[in-house]
Amino acid sequence: MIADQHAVTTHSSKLSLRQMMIIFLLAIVSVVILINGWLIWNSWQRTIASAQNDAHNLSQSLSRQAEDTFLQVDLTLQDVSDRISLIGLNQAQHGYLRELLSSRTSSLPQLNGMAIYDAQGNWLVTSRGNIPKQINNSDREYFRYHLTHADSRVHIGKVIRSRATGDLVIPVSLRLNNSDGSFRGILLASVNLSFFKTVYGYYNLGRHNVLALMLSDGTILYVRPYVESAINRNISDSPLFTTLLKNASSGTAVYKSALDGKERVFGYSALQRYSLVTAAGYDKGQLMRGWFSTLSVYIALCTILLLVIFLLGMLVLRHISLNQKNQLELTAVRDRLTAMNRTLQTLALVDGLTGLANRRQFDLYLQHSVDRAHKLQIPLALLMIDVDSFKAFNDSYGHPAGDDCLKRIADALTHLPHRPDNLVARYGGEEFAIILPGGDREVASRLAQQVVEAISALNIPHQHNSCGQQRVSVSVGLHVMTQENQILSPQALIAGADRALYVAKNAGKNQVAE
Ligand SMILES: Nc1nc2c(ncn2[C@@H]2O[C@H](COP(=O)(O)OP(=O)(O)OP(=O)(O)O)[C@@H](O)[C@H]2O)c(=O)[nH]1
Repeated sequence: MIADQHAVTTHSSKLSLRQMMIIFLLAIVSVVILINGWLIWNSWQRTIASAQNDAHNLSQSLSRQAEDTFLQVDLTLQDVSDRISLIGLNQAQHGYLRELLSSRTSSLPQLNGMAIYDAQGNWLVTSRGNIPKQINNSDREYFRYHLTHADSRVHIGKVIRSRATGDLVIPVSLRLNNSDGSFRGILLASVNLSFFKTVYGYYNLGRHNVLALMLSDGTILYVRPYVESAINRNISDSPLFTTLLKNASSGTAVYKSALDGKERVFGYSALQRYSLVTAAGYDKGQLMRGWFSTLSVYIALCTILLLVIFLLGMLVLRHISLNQKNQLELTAVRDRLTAMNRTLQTLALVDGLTGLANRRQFDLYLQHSVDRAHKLQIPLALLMIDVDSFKAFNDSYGHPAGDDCLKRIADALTHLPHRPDNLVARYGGEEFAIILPGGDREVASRLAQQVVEAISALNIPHQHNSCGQQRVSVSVGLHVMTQENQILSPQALIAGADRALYVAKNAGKNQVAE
């Protein structure tokens, strides 16, 4: 029972060790995943932040470049306008003005050409000299603008196709006034779109990244990569115009591009002098691919680390399981050995046929009882009991019947009214003995008599019993060790009882003798 409890306790404590190991493993794996997840997430945030910074710088660089480009054109237009104010627009001045426009056009690489139109939109002078007949520009957006706006600032319009050269150009125009302030006409400088193509081409950009120059109303003037259908497209519904520019003239943000729906990291910047906006956008997908390719070795190493931890954990768990199994087997073996040992001890002290104490136990107990009787100065009695004519019983009824008879006699002896410390033993063969510690003559005689009567009362038929009755009987030899007749050894006590038994046999059996 105690061994079982021990086994259960050992088993449960091993189970908890296994559970602890699993929890420890899970904790390590979780911590590794969390730390690396955080590092990876952090690295991605830094990639985005760096892209935002780059995009912002790029948009500001584009903004400065655009500002320089249009400022040069602006100053040129202002200069020519001042001269026109001085010399007028008479036919006589056309030659001079043509030369002037021509020289200014050739000194600015961004210019496609310059032209002066009268108040009806008719061409007066162009930098190219020859004026195509019956061409009128009053239908142009910039013409209508200046007609209705009296301010003297340059106006940058949407991209148009030049009627003189057929090129795509950005019109930069200035209103010319008469001395009374009324509308006199327009001075126009057309900026080549191809100029921006060249300048924006200098930047080293990935395939899906964009650069754009736009009017502040959301009209695209130029975009890289160049797509003709995107020119003059209005993207005022993009977050850039609906929110961002309303809050700050420059900055960064991540949003879906209005052009192709791709999510990009944008930097944007509004020009200070002109109603223009520049933007640079890095494709988020491309950024992620680049980021991931630099991180893939790290991720692979982390995965290997996790696998190693997992495998080591499995190995330790297996080891623990094996240990548990071995421990349980050892406990089971120990329990079996303990049980076997107990059986062996029992077998060594108990008679196999009758279940009574055997000769070995009889000897040990007799020695112990003799010692105790000496020590406590108490009497000790011994009964030697022998079945009468048992050879004849075996011969008549067979050996198995003899065994059965011995068992019944043993049972009857056990069930006599004994003191608790009496010992009934099978002394050998058909001979039994009863040790009575503290038993005096009177007690021993009474028990001996009860033995004879009890066996007789079993009424086991025995036709050839030489005692005269035809049932099984026993003879009893009794010897008592008292204060008066000190017997010094177990052997002496046995010899005394044996002698008495001999007397009982000789006196006709089925009786008690002392
Ligand atoms: N069936 C059986 N017989 C046993 C056992 N042990 C001893 N015997 C027999 O007991 C008999 C004892 O015979 P004897 O010693 O000649 O004595 P007895 O025939 O009883 O004669 P008395 O003792 O003079 O009455 C022998 O035949 C033994 O074989 C046993 O365990 N079983």
